Amino acid sequence: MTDKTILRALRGEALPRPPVWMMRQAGRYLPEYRATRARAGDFLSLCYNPDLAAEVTLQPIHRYGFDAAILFADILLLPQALGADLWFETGEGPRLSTTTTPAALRALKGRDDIHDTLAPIYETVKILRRELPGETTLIGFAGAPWTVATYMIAGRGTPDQGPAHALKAADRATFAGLIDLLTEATIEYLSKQVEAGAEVVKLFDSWAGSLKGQDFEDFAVAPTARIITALKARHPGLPVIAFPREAGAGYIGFARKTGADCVAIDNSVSAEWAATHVQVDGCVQGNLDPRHMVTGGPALVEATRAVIRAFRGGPHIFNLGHGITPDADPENVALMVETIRNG
Ligand SMILES: Cc1c2[nH]c(c1CCC(=O)O)Cc1[nH]c(c(CCC(=O)O)c1C)Cc1[nH]c(c(CCC(=O)O)c1C)Cc1[nH]c(c(C)c1CCC(=O)O)C2
Repeated sequence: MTDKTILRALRGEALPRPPVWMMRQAGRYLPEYRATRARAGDFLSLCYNPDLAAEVTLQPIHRYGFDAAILFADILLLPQALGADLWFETGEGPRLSTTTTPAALRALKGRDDIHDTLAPIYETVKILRRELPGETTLIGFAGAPWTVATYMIAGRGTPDQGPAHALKAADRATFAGLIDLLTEATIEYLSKQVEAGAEVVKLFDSWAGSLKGQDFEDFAVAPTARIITALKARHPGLPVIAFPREAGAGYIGFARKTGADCVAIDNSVSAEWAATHVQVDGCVQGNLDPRHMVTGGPALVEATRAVIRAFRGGPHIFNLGHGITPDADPENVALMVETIRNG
């Protein structure tokens, strides 16, 4: 049995103080990240450069001593490995070639043909397992099929995932075929990350909240359950964190329905509500409002303590409700960590 605090929480232990890491902890709010990214040239070159990707993954660990490191990569590398074009428009976000027709779906590669493109990511994982402090847990990740599909269908981020909902209504077979391919490719991708040394994997379903009713069951719950079942069959005991962001009432029972060991909670629901309705089934992760990393002060300390208090009765990994933003102040992160560790 291992003593790493994150793994203990994932096994269902309530710890005297919660272990902590942050979504997007390696990112633009850190001057050392901006310097390494400039050396790499651009964001995608950084993702595909194992030495530099490992370097930025380690930066927040060295600065704050977080209990977990998350592999530095992106959820949109998988569509790229499947053959979609991917680029980032400065100041705007990702752009992809679109997959909205049966012909475009057929033109994508198969689930087993992704590893040439993704080999540098597995190399980053290997370097990290060598270089991380012994007490730090390494988290691998992928996007959940629905969220990745929303970008592949629209060719970019969208406020309401309109193009993906439209394809789901207009051409169910193509839509479902894309979800299936992504489900199968994600199993292969995460399996390789685990073989390379990832100790936990996390599925980011950032747009799960826009799936309602039966759609939520079919396209958020079912693909997640399929991925988790397949991964645990191949890697017995592998802990999985699921993040169906803004699922609201959909958070209730999500761990039971999918087999996830931990459900990450966004900050649109209160920690008290999540403790009552979600933590009853096991570990939860979250859910401090990321704005506190910008605004700081006594309100940050109070809100941090309130999250800890709400989740104190059960297994909890402290995190933000979503990624830290580029305008955050690194000093506020230090204050949050100190508050968690010293009360
Ligand atoms: C939707 C999504 C993406 N990527 C991701 C999600 C799901 C989580 C979420 O909801 O935020 C997940 C992600 N993206 C990144 C990581 C690395 C690990 C981490 O530190 O959390 C992870 C886990 C690095 C990144 N991914 C991106 C950056 C910023 C790139 C830069 O340095 O310019 C980082 C550090 C770029 C990215 N990547 C994506 C978008 C929409 C953008 C542009 C928006 C932005 O710039 O923040 C797609």
